Amino acid sequence: MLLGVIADDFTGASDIANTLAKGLTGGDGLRTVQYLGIPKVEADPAVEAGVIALKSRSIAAALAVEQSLAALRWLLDQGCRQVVFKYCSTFDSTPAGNIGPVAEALAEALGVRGVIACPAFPGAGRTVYQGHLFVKDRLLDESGLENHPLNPMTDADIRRWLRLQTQTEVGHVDMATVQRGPVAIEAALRENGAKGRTLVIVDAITDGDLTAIGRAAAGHPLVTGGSSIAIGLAANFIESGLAGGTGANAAGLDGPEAILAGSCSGATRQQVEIHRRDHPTLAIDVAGVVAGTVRATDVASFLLTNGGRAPLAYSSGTPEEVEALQVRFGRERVAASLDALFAETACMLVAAGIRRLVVAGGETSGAVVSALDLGALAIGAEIDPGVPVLLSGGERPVALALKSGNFGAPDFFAKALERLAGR
Ligand SMILES: Nc1ncnc2c1ncn2[C@@H]1O[C@H](COP(=O)(O)OP(=O)(O)OP(=O)(O)O)[C@@H](O)[C@H]1O
Ligand SMILES: O=C(O)[C@@H](O)C(=O)CO
Repeated sequence: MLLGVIADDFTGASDIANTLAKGLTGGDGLRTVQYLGIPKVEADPAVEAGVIALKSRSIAAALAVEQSLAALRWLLDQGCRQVVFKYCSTFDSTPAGNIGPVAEALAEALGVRGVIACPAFPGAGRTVYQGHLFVKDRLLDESGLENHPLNPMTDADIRRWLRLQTQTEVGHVDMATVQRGPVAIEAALRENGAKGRTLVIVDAITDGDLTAIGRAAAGHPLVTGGSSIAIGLAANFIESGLAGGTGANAAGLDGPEAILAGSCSGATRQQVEIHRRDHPTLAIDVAGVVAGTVRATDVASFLLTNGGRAPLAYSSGTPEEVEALQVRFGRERVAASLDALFAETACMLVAAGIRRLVVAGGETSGAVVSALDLGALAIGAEIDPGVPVLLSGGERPVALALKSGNFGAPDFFAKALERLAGR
């Protein structure tokens, strides 16, 4: 294994696995596998890039650090020369963590400073300019992300936001420097490192900027960012002759299907609305879930009864609905109840023969996929930017799409089921 990724959630992991498998042109990436948690065994020697999906975005910072360092040790044991810490392209975190503490701990373990921190993902409309993060034409804190149920993002100046989480000062490489190319970027990173700054926010607006940043990162043991920070990394290994460049190769899989949505993002709510028009849908009564009157069997039986018609069960609510439930029951309790419900439902579905499963939301996907215990996932075709087809191994393989909350076109759910079937 040449390149290892530590991703702080499951959808984010498949997002960057997709980037690494695609490479620069779509068909010249690394042979990539996504692991659900830290594997207990050694990697298949044919794997060039291994992506470890943790569920560490919204847990206590100390625990996120511990898990990330354990993931780092496993990746280094597999021979990785470069490690990427993947976090959300909307920099999802609270002032109490976890991006800063995890990135600083990884940097210390690898003995590096002046480490790239760049969440930009231009393909999904996330860009960084003058240290500020934009979602399409809005600053982060006016983009809807200020209402996120777990990580409300209330400051678009990610240098300032990150500094709340770090021990050392946060540096910045501005757009003018990025546009001068890899040599200038690398020099600016070194200068920041020499000043004692562990993490350096790097501006990026286009895939071209990210390719240049990726070139500058060749030889850096640690890189941090959103999935697009990996755009140029596969090419570095392929051009140096270390990697073969085989790219995404998992085929689709037909069979019974279901869709689960726990994300409350604007994009997911729109996708739910579109799907509701001509497919069977179940709006999960979240208060009932917390109170224990709505159970996984109710959700699973709805989905199984409606098999063959792309059925969807969702908890997705408006910011007002989310807030009301959180005030009534407490944020953690709502999240834990829903995680448990989705996890149990997914296990029932797969046991009953579901072979194509679409899940919306990072936390929700983490809960589902951890419960399913699927082992390593191969990477297939891209459904929409940042969301590939994933295929588990074993005797009864499952094809999955794990959609980050804000990703995907309005017709994502129906399209994803088609792509999972290889159509
Ligand atoms: N109706 C609801 N009311 C309150 N909380 C909810 C409701 N539905 C879902 N949630 C909670 O909202 C959170 C959604 O997080 P999740 O990561 O799944 O989606 P997301 O944040 O949109 O996706 P991503 O992390 O990929 O951007 C979960 O913790 C879930 O339990
Ligand atoms: O970077 C993103 O936006 C996604 O991969 C993600 O991490 C959302 O959970």
